[in-house]
Amino acid sequence: MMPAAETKIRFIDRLEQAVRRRGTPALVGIDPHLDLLPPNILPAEGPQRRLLPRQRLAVAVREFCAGVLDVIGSMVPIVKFQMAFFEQLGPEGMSALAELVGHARRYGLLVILDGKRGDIGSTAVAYAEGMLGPAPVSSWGGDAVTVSPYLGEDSLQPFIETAVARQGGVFVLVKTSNPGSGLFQDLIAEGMPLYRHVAAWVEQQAVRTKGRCGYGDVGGVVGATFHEQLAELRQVMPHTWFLVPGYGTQGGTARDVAPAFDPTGLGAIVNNSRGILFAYRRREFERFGPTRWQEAIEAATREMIDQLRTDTPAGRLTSR
Ligand SMILES: O=c1ccn([C@@H]2O[C@H](COP(=O)(O)O)[C@@H](O)[C@H]2O)c(=O)[nH]1
Repeated sequence: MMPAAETKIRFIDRLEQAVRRRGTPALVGIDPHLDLLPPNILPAEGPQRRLLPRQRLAVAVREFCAGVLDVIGSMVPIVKFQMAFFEQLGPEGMSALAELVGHARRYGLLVILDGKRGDIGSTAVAYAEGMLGPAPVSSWGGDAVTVSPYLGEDSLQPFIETAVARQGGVFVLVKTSNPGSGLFQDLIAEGMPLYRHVAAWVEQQAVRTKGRCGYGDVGGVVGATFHEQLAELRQVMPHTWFLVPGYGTQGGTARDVAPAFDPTGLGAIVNNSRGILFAYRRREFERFGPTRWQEAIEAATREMIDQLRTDTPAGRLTSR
């Protein structure tokens, strides 16, 4: 008997469906800052924590992140693991990351691996193999990755080819949220800021990898902290889904990110890492105290979902 044909749904269509299903574009960033972990997860204080054995730190990170996923697993469509926080813990950290990706999947969450890779093409192939889905070598099994465009087209194509072949996605840095992003990204070349050149290339790739929802598997990272550029880029990148970091701790608000969406409320996912994971440290949620950090996470996630619903076109996702 012939095996049943496997249904392959592109990353971007899976993302669009997940956002609709959960009714929100909120994305929780899994950034386990050692210094900010609650005291019942890691008792030592401040810099002393870094003197603890790596194994102990990795156990704490794993326990904390699993606890985060248990709270937000059914509230949002997607999470983003910041790989740096796991890589800093060496092999123990990487093994925690692998387990946590599996944990996220059990909640039906899509997973972005935020590693901001960028290297010559032959090395990019190895990065892409490792980060995106099943491979003959060890694989992290992410649904999408972040990449830097600085090395040019041949450094990006391996990610795009691997992603498309494996129903994955690629988010290219276009205009980043950090205060210093203008130093290179805003430089004028041929009459246009550099980020607009990157935007034009990313939009072409989005068109080339377009799914049924009208957006492409190739997306762009655009910071919430530069809302004028966000609005400008939405206009010139109509097929590009945006990953928008900089919400919350970096100062971006729901009003700032509103221009990232199309009129139906699609086209962007908005990341919040510290503002959610360490909500127990925020004045608004101090009533929970350090031990009830999971309740603080739930309240902060609910707050973000509500703010996006009220102040952005994402409110239309639930009124269908
Ligand atoms: O332009 C960029 C690109 C990536 N990031 C990443 O997003 C999170 C933001 O964390 P917060 O705690 O919500 O500030 C973090 O992983 C960054 O590496 C970004 O901030 N800006």
